[in-house]
Amino acid sequence: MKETIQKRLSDSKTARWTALFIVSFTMMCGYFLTDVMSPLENLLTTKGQVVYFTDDTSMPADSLVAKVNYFSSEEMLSNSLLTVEQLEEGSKVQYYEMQNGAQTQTEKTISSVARGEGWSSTEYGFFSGAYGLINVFLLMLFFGGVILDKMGIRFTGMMSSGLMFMGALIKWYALSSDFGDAQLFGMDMQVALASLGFAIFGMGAEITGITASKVIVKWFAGKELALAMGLQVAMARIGTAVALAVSLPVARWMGDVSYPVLFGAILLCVGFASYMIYCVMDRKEDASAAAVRMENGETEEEGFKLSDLKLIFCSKGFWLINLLCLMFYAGVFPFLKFATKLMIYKYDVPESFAGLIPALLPFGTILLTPVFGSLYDRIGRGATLMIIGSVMLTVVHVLFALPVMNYWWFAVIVMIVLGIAFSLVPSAMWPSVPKIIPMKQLGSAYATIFYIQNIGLTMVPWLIGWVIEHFATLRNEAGVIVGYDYTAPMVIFAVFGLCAILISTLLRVEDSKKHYGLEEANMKK
Ligand SMILES: NCCCC[C@H](N)C(=O)NCC(=O)O
Repeated sequence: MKETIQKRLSDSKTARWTALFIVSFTMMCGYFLTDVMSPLENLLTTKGQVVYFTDDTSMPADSLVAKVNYFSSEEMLSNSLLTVEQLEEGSKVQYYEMQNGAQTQTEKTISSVARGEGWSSTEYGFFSGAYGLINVFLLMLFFGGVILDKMGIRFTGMMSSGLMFMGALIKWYALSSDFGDAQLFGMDMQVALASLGFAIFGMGAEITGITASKVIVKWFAGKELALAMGLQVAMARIGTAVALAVSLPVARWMGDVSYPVLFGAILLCVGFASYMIYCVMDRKEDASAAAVRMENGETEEEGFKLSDLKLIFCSKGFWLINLLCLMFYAGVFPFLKFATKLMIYKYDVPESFAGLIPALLPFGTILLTPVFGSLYDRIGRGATLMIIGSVMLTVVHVLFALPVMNYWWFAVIVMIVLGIAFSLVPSAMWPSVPKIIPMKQLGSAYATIFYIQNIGLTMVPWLIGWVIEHFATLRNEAGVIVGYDYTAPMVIFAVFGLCAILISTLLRVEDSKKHYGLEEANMKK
């Protein structure tokens, strides 16, 4: 038997883990920018200045000034201590309030003041969903997959990470500018431009996502594939977690919502540069693979043909993965966009800490996704893991929908359970795709899955933003918003979970018929 002396670069552990780290870093920068606006929903949907106090409460500047001026004009407060000009860090504020028919005096110290943008919930929902706009309506994700299979990993990755950077810059420009009453596409200019930037960014982020998946399969097939995919997702979640945790403090500190986005754009520039380094490794891997093939007298695998797409589209297992991905992710990523405000209004968490509870979700997944990935590599049970994760997702949303247990610690526990669900399904679902679809159509396969998923990532925030504005917003007789009732939006999220349970069960049945090997270990002994 002929012995192979030549080795592929990917046979070196150091090389393949380095390649994984670089590509995952670029992805992580993208995930940071994706969720950097989520904790700012309350600020974006408040008009004018928002005043934050040292006791972690906040108030729109208008209502604060009204409180002070009202009582001072009634001469109940002889010398009002606040004027509009004094809304600055360190200022002391005193005002009287009527509580249960009694007058109470309140004294607070301002910790920071930030500019709210006065968007409506519907506008915020539209902006959040704009991420998938170009992907879905211009079919760019689908074409992105074809570009990936035709043009290769290096070209596509450079193009997509460049698009992410460009989109982030447009978004930053929109948020840092004051367009007055100007309109674009029949919308407020700032909302429209920020959404356009987010849509361009989203196109880049999703194409980078499919490219990263193909990179991992290229370097890790037959090795630690699920662990590698789990680690890539874990690094991406670091980006999400940091975005959720630091975005509001940065915006408050700098006094403007655009600064966290600027920080994200700088990160993306570094991500773009690191992908260039990966391209050098990718070239070497291709050269070593060609040398191995030559030594073994093998010919290069036939390239991708458009007609190959038929094979993908005729697979029932593939469609089930698509639908599962749509439903499961519709219950998670869009939920994160609204979760910070949910914490403020349902669980009475001070705004300064409210982003930290949703941030627990990606933080939990950082550890658990590689753990479950490695479990799948070694013992299999992929389809079962997906069913368990879907059941947990549904239970979580039902618990959030219940009008009882409105305590912050309860929200923390439920969020941790969601974190476990959000580790189980991705760690089993993404490495299952190469068991159903061959390598040369993998770019198109991941692109199709991401495409269908993006329909949910786009439309669900639109739907939820609209539902919040029309069915969840509580107003007083004067029409002023006094709170939110999150039952209706959370029931919608629970329905996505129910669909995910049904689909993952069907996938398991299909696997037992077609023997995809979803319940088998990935690592070859
Ligand atoms: N908030 C980022 C959305 C990324 C969606 C992407 N298509 C995806 O599904 N990535 C895998 C994951 O589990 O994050």
